[in-house]
Order: sequence, then structure tokens, then C-alpha cells
Amino acid sequence: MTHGRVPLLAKKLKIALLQVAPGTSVSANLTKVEEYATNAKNIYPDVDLLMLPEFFNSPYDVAKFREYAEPIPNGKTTKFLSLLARSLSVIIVGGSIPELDGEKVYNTSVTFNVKGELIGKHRKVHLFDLDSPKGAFRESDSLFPGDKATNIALPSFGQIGLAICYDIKFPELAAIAARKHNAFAMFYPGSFNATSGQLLGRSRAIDNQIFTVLCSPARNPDSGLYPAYGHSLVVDPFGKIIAEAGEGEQTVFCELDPEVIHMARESIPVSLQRRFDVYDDISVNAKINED
Ligand SMILES: NC(=O)CCC(=O)C(=O)O
Repeated sequence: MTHGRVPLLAKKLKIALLQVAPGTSVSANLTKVEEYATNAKNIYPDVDLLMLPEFFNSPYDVAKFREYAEPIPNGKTTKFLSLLARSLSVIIVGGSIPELDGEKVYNTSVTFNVKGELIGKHRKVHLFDLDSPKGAFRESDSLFPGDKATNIALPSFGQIGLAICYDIKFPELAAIAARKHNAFAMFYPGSFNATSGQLLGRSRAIDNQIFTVLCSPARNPDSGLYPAYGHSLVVDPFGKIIAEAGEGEQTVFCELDPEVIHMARESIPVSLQRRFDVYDDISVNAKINED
């Protein structure tokens, strides 16, 4: 039942999150992604969209980003993802990779349609800098930040917002996607830690009454100061976790159902009760990625 409203999501979107653990060889990492993607399509032939984690093609190591960085769209990993999307006839939200643009390195996510055409690109806006008693891990030592919010039109489905990992701690990007573009979901390739991923995914879903989709690398306790936690997850617009991985390498399947958005919004009309006479609507003047 849509109660006469324009649906944000035109039909159910069937997704698979590929929670792989990248090693130091780009070729081996891409081979593994191809195996997981092909398996996902075999297990679930109707799958519409595959998603990958942050830095799925290389180590999450601030000292190595430049060594592994590739141009977009002419680098090896971007071409690989384009071909994979076309050969499996799926949308691919391509996690993130270190991108080389001139002298600068970015943490960048690329999305492809079923024909293998690039339909979205996001550069991580908020770089993750950690100072802990065990040491420092500062993305800003070797990466440049992006400077725009990203919205992507998924043909036949609707609009999504896309941001990368630590970007989730800044609720503005999800609010911009939901309010300015009527996005039905935020997609966050990430490498979340044990305490924050679930809480943040649920918070952004509830704030905006949208789905949130977080795809993490599998846990690798030997991967340095900042090992990923795994636990890729999907949260519905009520804030309920509807799919979650464990720590290891695996694929998580899930369906995003437009009806759940309508139910959430009709039960509590958050979007109609905002008080822009009391505070500003930050989505109005947002800088949006047109790439
Ligand atoms: N890769 C990241 O941006 C990590 C962010 C994170 O774990 C957090 O707590 O935020």
C-alpha cells in the first residue's frame, strides 16, 4: 500500500554484500571478488546489486595508499569492475579504492550499471584520523578529502546516497541524500570498528527513515593498528537490522522492500515535522557531485 505517495524505491531491490578480506596482491584481490560475485549470482540469479567493502583491492594502510593508487576510470580495478558488472548484468557499488588523480590520492568509490557504465563516483569527504594509546592512524597523512556529497540514480529503482565509512559519523550526508534527492537508501562501503558500525547504521536509518547498507572487509586481526570488524549489515527505515554478517569472509543477501519505507513514514511522519523555522535545512545549499 503506497497511500498515493510517489514511491522512493520503484520495486524491491535485491542486494548482496561481498564481505571479502583483501590481501597485498591487487590481482589476487580482484580474482577473489570475481569468485564471490559469480557465486552470489549463481546462488541468487535475480540479484540486482552487488556491493564491495572499503579498500577491497588493497591493504587498509596509510603508508601504502599511494603505492596502490590507480586512476579512475582508466585503472585496472575500475576496468575490472565495469566488465564484471556487464558480464553478470548487475549494478556494482564498488566499495572503495585508492584513486590517483595527478599528484593527489583519494579514497574513492565507483558505481556501475548493468551495462558496465560508470554511474557514480564518491571521494571520501571526512578522512578518518585516529590517535590511540597504541599509536596513530591518520588517513589525512596520505589522502586528500573529497569536497561533495554524492547521489546516484539507480536505473529502474530510484536514488541512493553514497558515502564512505567515517562519512557516516556526519549525519549531514545522509540528510542531504534523503531530503534533496528523495534517496531510499544510503550505501556506506566501510571498515568499521567493533563499537560504531551497527549504532551508526541504525542511527542514519532512523534519522531519515531510509535503508542503510554497510559493507565491510572481513576481520583480519593481523592487519595492523586498525583491523576491520566485518559485520556488514543492512538496516531498515525503522532502524531494525534485517541482515548482518559475522566476522569472516562471506556474502550477505537481502531485499530492500519499498513497502517498509512507506510503513515507517506513515507511522511516524518525521519528514513532515521538521522545524526549519527553528533550525536550517542543511540540504538546501549542499555541494553535490555531478561526476
Ligand atoms: N575506515 C574508517 O573510516 C573507519 C571509521 C570508523 O571505524 C568509525 O568509528 O567511524
